[in-house]
Order: sequence, then C-alpha cells, then structure tokens
Amino acid sequence: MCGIVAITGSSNAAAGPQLYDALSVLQHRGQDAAGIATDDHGRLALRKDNGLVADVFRQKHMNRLAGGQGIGHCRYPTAGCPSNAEAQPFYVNAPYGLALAHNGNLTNTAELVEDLRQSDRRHLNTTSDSEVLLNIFAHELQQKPAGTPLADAVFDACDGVRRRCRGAYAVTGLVMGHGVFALRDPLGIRPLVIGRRETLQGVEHMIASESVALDALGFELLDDVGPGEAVWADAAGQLVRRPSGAAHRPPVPCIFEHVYLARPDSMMDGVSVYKARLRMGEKLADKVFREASRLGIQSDNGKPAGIDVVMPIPDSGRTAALSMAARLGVPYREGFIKNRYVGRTFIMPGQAERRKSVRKKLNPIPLEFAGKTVCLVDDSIVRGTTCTQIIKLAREAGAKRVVYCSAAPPVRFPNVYGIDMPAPEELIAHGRTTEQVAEEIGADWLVYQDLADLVACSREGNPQIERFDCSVFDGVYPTGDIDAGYLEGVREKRNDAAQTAALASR
Ligand SMILES: O=P(O)(O)OC[C@H]1O[C@H](OP(=O)(O)OP(=O)(O)O)[C@H](O)[C@@H]1O
Ligand SMILES: NC(=O)CC[C@H](N)C(=O)O
Ligand SMILES: [Mg+2]
Repeated sequence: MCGIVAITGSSNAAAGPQLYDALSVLQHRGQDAAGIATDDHGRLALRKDNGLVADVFRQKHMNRLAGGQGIGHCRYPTAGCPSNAEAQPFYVNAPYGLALAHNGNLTNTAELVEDLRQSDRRHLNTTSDSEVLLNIFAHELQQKPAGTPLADAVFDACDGVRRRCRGAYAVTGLVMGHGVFALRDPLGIRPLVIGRRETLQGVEHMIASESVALDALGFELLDDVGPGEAVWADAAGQLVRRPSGAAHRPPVPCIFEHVYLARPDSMMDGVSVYKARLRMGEKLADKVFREASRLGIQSDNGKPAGIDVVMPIPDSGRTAALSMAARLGVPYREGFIKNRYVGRTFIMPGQAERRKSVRKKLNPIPLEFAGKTVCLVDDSIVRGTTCTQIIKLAREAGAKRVVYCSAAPPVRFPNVYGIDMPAPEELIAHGRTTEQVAEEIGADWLVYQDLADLVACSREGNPQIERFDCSVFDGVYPTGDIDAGYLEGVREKRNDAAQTAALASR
C-alpha cells in the first residue's frame, strides 16, 4: 500500500499545502518516500524524495508547489527498489504533461516493460512498476486523435490501461493544464474514494486512498471509485465518472486494509474500518470461549480461561482489544506504552530495522503484568517480529501466563498486490501449525481468528461485497494470473536479503 491523493477545483488557489496535509494524514500507508506534483498554471512543480512527509517538504519546496491542482503520494516500496528515483509522482512530458501516483503492484510488469520498449518505443528510467503504468497510460492517451474531448480521451486511455495491466492499481493522475484523473483496477483491490467540497468560489474535488484525508480537509465523502472505474475532475469543478463494464459488480477489496493497513476512522467501500475491527474483537472473544472449552482450559480466577487482563498491542491492535475485553468480561488495560515518535514497524524496509524498532516503540508498565495471566491482542502476526519481542517483555515485566490473540488468521502466503510480504519462509505461520507458532513466539496459548469470521466482520459493513482478497490467508489470488513461477520470482527479487542489499546501496 501507499497513500495517493489528487485535488482540483475552481477556488483551489493552493493545492500544494492541501496535498501536504492530505499526505500527512495518509502517512501510515507509506513512510519511505513522499512527493507532490502541482500544475502551476501549466508549469509542473514537483518535489519528491525519500523520507516522511514532514521531512521531505521544506518551506522552500512548498513555495514552489504553487497552482490550484495536483497529486501526491507517500510510498511503501513493494516493487522496484527503495531509491529516491522511484519516489512518486512520476512524470512524462507527452502527451500534455502527465504525472501519476500509484498504490498497488502490477503483476505483469516484465511483459509490459517489453511491450513499452519494443512496440510503444518508450523509455523507462527506473525499475518501478508505477513508471510502467504511467507510460502505458501516456501511450494510450497519445493514440487518441487530436480534438477528442479530453475526459473521453482520458477514459479511453484508462480502458487501455485496464486492457494491458494486470494486478492491483489505484491511481491518481494529473493532466497538465487540464485536470486530474483517477482509476481503480477491475477488482478494486486497493481503496480509492472521491470527495467534494463546496466553497463560495465553487466546487472542488479530492480523490484519496482513504476517507480520513477527505475528513481532515473538510471534503464530504461522495463515493468510492468503483472497481475498474475512471474519474475525471477539472478546475471548473466538473466531475465525470466512467464506470467500467464491471462497475456494477461489487469490488473484491483487500481484507488486510481492514485488519491493519487503513486507519480505523476510514470508510472503505462502505465499510467502517473501526466497526469491522470492533467486530473482529468480538469474534475473537467467541473463539477464545470456544477454544477454552474445547481444550478444557481451567480458570483459576473465575474469568474466561483464567485471563486477568486484556491488553492491546498499540496501535493497530487497540480497537479489537477493546471489544474483545468487553465480550470476555475482563478488564482492559494499557500494558504497553507507545513512543509516538516511532512509526509503523511492519512497513519499514528491512528486517533488522523492524526488529530494533519494536523495542524502541513499545515499553511495558510492569505493575499491569506482575503475577497475571495477560491476554495480548494484536491485529495480526506476520513475520512474528512484534509478538516475539512483546511476549518476552511481558514475561520480564512479571506476567504469569501470556495468551496471545491475533484478530486476523495466520498469514501464510505472500502478497502480490502492494503489501511487502514477498517470501513465504519469512512469514512465521508459513508451514507451521498454530501450536508450533505459539512455541516459536513463546506464547503459552495462541489464538488466531478464523478466516470465515474475519470475512463476516468486514462483510457486515457492506453485505454487497461478496468476496475479499484474502490471499495472504488462503493463497487464492483473485486476479487469477498468479502461478508458482510468478511467486518464486517475487520471492527471489524481494526477499529480506535482497531488500537489505538494495537498502545498503540506496
Ligand atoms: O508480525 P510482524 O511482522 O511484527 O507484523 C505484525 C505487526 O506489525 C504491525 O504493527 P506496526 O508497528 O507496523 O503498526 P501499528 O503501530 O499500526 O500497530 C501490526 O499491527 C502488528 O503489530
Ligand atoms: N505499496 C505500493 O502501493 C507501492 C506502489 C509501487 N508498486 C511501488 O513500489 O512504489
Ligand atoms: Mg502493530
């Protein structure tokens, strides 16, 4: 995942600062690089670099990011390399001058690179799949005869992208001197929402990965961009939408957005992430009741499975822990305090950095642990970096027993749609039973959510969604183009050793 955004509108005299604010609200989606491109009366202003939003943009950059429309991106690298050359937005000067920001991963990049070089005679300067996507779009737009109304030409170019590109893509783009566009892949794997704001000067539109960005800037959530849908918005406040043939079908969104990636205060495809996480906690409590009775776990304190307290693993474990504690009828306690200046560890590149950061990020309050059976609740266990260290900390702080609960099922399969889980052997649950994972992480008892329950938690938010991308849990890749050879290629290119080497040479 990455965060993407676009803003345009009649009264929008200063898109730059607003894009900056939107990106800081989307920071949790990508901490590695950030960029903004604005249309300063037909002249492109672009600033991008590795780093957090607050570090990449200095006042002098903001002064240069003038103009009333533009796009922004914060990056979590999941394809190509972590160099600042692959920070986004990408730009090509023809036709019109185009900039593009992408969330997701293409799954046929190698073939597209060949086509772009051989048939389309286009130059690619990086290893980024997003640069490929921009060049496909640019080539398709270039094919439209002069005089075609621009929104139609952009929509036809989006048809071309859908025809040629496979995988997951939520896109915002800027057509210099004209307007902004957005596109979501035919399954709608990655999220994208449209917002609208009315001012005395007219109507403005914003398109963003998550609705929290709209909230923060005072835009009203109009709708989600539908699966396969293309959207055009211009400085005159016009919004035009072209649903794809598949748009009347519900999306197949990535369920991991609801588990971990998205902020809880976001709405995605009609689902409140917060409510979905509350339901996850309730279902997890039900699973604890079921498993405790199946395994005959005795209680020595009159509470379910003898659990004295429920504690969240900050931040993303918090919502599920809250409702789980209530359902179990057990006190909820904050046993770990988070250092607010350390970002998310899972989306950091490189395992060494992630491991160091967990300890810098979380510190226990010993009095909450001494002599107790503690139930630690996290949203998910992926590589096991967080839980292994946390359980050790809980024991050092005096916990008598550690029950570890994951609001998501075991993550056993790689992700190919824009989450950095490339190598199955790096996933702690890969090839291990729940009991073996418990032993590996040092838990006395480990409880995972069932997949059917997780899906039910998300579906309850929008029953029209029939299917989610649950590939990291069940190995079913909804785009239908992923085979063992492809997965092996991803593993080879992006395993931890390969990424550590790439980071060292960045
Ligand atoms: O098993 P692992 O490989 O450690 O991955 C899972 C952990 O990583 C994430 O936390 P993170 O620190 O990224 O973000 P958060 O503050 O939003 O919880 C997630 O919430 C889990 O705690
Ligand atoms: N996670 C993402 O959405 C990444 C976008 C793009 N594939 C990149 O690696 O830069
Ligand atoms: Mg976490």
